[in-house]
Amino acid sequence: MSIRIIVAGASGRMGQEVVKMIKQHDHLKLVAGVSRTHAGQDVGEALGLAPLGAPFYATVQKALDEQKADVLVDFTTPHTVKEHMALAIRHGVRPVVGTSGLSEPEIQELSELCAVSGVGAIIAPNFALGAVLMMVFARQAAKYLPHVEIVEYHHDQKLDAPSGTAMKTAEMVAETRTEMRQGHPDEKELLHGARGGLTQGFRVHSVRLPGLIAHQEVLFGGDGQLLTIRHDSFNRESFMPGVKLAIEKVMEQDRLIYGLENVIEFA
Ligand SMILES: NC(=O)C1=CN([C@@H]2O[C@H](COP(=O)(O)OP(=O)(O)OC[C@H]3O[C@@H](n4cnc5c(N)ncnc54)[C@H](OP(=O)(O)O)[C@@H]3O)[C@@H](O)[C@H]2O)C=CC1
Ligand SMILES: O=C(O)C1=N[C@H](C(=O)O)C[C@H](O)C1
Repeated sequence: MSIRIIVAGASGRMGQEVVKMIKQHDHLKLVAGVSRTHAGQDVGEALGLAPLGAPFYATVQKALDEQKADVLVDFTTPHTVKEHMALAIRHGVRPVVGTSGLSEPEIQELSELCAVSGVGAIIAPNFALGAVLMMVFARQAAKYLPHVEIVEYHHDQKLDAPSGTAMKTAEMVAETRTEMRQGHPDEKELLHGARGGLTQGFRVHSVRLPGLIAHQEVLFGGDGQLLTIRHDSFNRESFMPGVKLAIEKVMEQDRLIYGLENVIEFA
């Protein structure tokens, strides 16, 4: 039996890669895409591929009403993702979400909705397996090197700052880092924003430039030493093994999982 999938944001940078990835695997089946600009067209034809026999709908609601699906993959916008997830859960369709920008209270609310409905969901701030390892290694390092700052670099079309990956990394670092005040107590910011954003007691810096895709450094400073944990995504195919894994794993879940590190076996 193949896993029936609706892709919201299938016309976007990530959504198009997801469609191509699904096409390559016999156990995955695209049943619909969601796009406001391509509604009514075949997903494959609209994306310049061979016809796929899966229509584009203008809204997630319409796609869920018209097609039987097991999984909703969402790569849309920070403004729409929460509503898309809630709609899917209420339809008994499991969300696999890469869209960034969900707040902690929103994730908590969605988690409760999953628990009440017994529907599994996966939110992964980053599907690149190397980025997941970067976050896990940063959590380990913070126990020993609590002076930390995060610098993330993305393409200049990104809507949110800091990135979902940076926020998740900060949360994971805070799990092992002893709470402490960093830097000079009398430090003065002469240019607003020069020291980045403060979260979990340390700083996050966001760079946006054309040419970049998705990159992050977690810097740990100590007396006479610096540990840098860096990950680079040089293309969007780098996220696809993680998206495929999440689609497979969400079929076994009956609750919301936040972070791919929670479904990967680390020996
Ligand atoms: N977790 C991860 O590993 C990764 C996460 N991301 C995240 O995924 C998200 C998408 O990124 P990316 O693909 O680059 O973005 P794009 O802008 O390329 O694609 C977003 C798509 O969402 C659709 N969309 C926009 N507004 C709406 C709306 N109101 N309702 C429904 N659909 C809408 C658009 O399609 P249309 O206009 O046709 O409706 C568009 O094609 C971002 O939040 C990004 O941070 C990105 C890379 C990796
Ligand atoms: O917008 C992007 O491109 C990315 N967004 C995600 C994030 O906010 O962390 C994941 C990856 O960094 C690419």
